[in-house]
Amino acid sequence: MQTVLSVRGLTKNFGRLCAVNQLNLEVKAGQVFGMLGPNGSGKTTTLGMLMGVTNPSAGEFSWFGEAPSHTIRKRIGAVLEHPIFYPYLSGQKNLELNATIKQADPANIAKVLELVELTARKDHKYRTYSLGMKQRLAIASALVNDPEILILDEPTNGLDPMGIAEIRQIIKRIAADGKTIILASHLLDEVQKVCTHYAVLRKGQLVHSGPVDDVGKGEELVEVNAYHDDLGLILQRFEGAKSVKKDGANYSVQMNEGFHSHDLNKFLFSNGIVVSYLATQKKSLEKQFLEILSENKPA
Ligand SMILES: Nc1ncnc2c1ncn2[C@@H]1O[C@H](COP(=O)(O)OP(=O)(O)OP(=O)(O)O)[C@@H](O)[C@H]1O
Repeated sequence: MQTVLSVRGLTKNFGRLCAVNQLNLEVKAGQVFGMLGPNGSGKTTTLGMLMGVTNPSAGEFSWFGEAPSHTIRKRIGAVLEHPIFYPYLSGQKNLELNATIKQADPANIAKVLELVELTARKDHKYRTYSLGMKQRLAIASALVNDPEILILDEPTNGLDPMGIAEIRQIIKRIAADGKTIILASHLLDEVQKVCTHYAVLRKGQLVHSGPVDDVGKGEELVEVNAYHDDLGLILQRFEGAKSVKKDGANYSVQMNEGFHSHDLNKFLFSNGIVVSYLATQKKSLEKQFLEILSENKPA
């Protein structure tokens, strides 16, 4: 897969504060790459440098194997902060202005309005739009010149659950269209739902990066219950159990590597127990994220 972004030793100091510290990253074509990190960990500063808005103090990065340039940046659409639209103009007119500035094909306007589900409201004035609609128009504007990459900084900030779900669907649609997406977010559940890869920043340093699919791999937590008084005792004898805990009405079995829920089910059945409940709990990205951050506490 083609590398679209390669970052080497990228650093940004604001006076004595090191906001981004020796960052290395690779993003490949077609990935939806989530940048995670607590407040102030350097996500926005990193995206600002990648878009040429903030000057790096040290390090370098390349887009499509080339040094950043005005021409290369035309292949990247970004929604970094609240974009400026004219409140008294319609969504359509605002996009027409944007398309002219970016020398985009005007035929793209209808397509991007459709993509962000604003076609029905395109002739309404921007100032009448809800926050979710404003954010969707910003995404449409970033896509109007059909860039190969889309960068989004906290795209669901301030939105209600419905607005968040809408943006999630739009991001999935844009990714399905073959674009590479890089997004910074606080919402771990969101990242787990839409991203293929993620990186975790802490105090400007990269502390983890990998595929979202790997989250929770290698260890299974199985919740089980049965109408049997000795279930807890029998579970203790299961060779695949690392630990067994009573968790509310159910038992929580932390499995040894290589053992799965069906092994547990078979074991219980061979001991005359028919389960009434059996569920594998995959570790959430949130849990993984908190573990990564606690493992990387500064000395
Ligand atoms: N222009 C600036 N001048 C001085 N310090 C800055 C500037 N911009 C950012 N910082 C500092 O750099 C650090 C990283 O900030 P940044 O906004 O990149 O983090 P973030 O991960 O995007 O945070 P959030 O999740 O809160 O948006 C913070 O300590 C911030 O206060």
